[in-house]
Amino acid sequence: MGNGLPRPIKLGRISYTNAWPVFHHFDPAELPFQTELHSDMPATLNRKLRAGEIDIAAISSYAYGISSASYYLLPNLSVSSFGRVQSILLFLKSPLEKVIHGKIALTTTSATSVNLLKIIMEKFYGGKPTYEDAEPSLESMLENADAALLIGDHAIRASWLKHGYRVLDLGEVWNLWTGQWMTYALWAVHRETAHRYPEALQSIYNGLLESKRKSTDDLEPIVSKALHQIGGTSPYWHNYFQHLCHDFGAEQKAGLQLYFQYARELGLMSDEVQLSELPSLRVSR
Ligand SMILES: C=C(O[C@@H]1C=C(C(=O)O)C=C[C@H]1O)C(=O)O
Repeated sequence: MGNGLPRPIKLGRISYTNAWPVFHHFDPAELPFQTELHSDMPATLNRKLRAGEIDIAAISSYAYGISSASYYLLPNLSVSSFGRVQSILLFLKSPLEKVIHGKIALTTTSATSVNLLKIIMEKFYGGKPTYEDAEPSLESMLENADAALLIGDHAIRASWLKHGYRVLDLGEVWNLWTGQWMTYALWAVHRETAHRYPEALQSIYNGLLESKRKSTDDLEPIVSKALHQIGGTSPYWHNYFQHLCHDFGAEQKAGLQLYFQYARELGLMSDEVQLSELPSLRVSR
């Protein structure tokens, strides 16, 4: 095995475009330690990290929050927005007044956004809808629900359809009600892996930060990949990536702690969350 590791480090990559800036220029083959990439939807990565099937991953910030004692965060990495995010969307078939007491279909790919939606519906709008998990397909979700929540590229593709539904952007609603940032995803590593393989983690971390830096300096490579793989227009993707933030500083942490507080108040999670960053890491930004 490469450079003395008894086994490869397994790294989970969110397959949605929102995480591309941190992964696009990251090539495991260039690392001195053997690293396997596992691409999946956020909810699957949440489960695999929880089960120890992978060591480190970009996961839903909600999934981090309910298991934070087992994980460390990789500093200054997240998927966040201040206001509109454009890929966490509630499509309304019925008027909002009916939706807040009606039935909402929830994509099975998410954890942060389904709980963000509950905060918005129950805490901000004073509603009490029922929720039903569903595969992420707009038309089938709306066959027997008043509204449908989609995230990531499923939401982006659906937003391009001539569907005629009113659409709420949950990043925008959160920001209007709280004035805060919202953080949807974080990079987490099992504490045990971090203690056992510090050098390997340092090199993975450096690679992820380097990818983020390259993407921030020049959006063109990820914009043209998105055009090829998903469609849309170059201005659309420039605008999309420019509105996402992949840092995790004091402002993003404050927004996320407020989200965790509201989630606790609604009984969606039980414990306070310590945002514990990997202690041994040398952070070069
Ligand atoms: C911005 C997004 O952030 C995401 C939302 C997640 C969630 O709701 O659990 C998890 C990871 C991110 O992919 C998005 O999906 O559009």
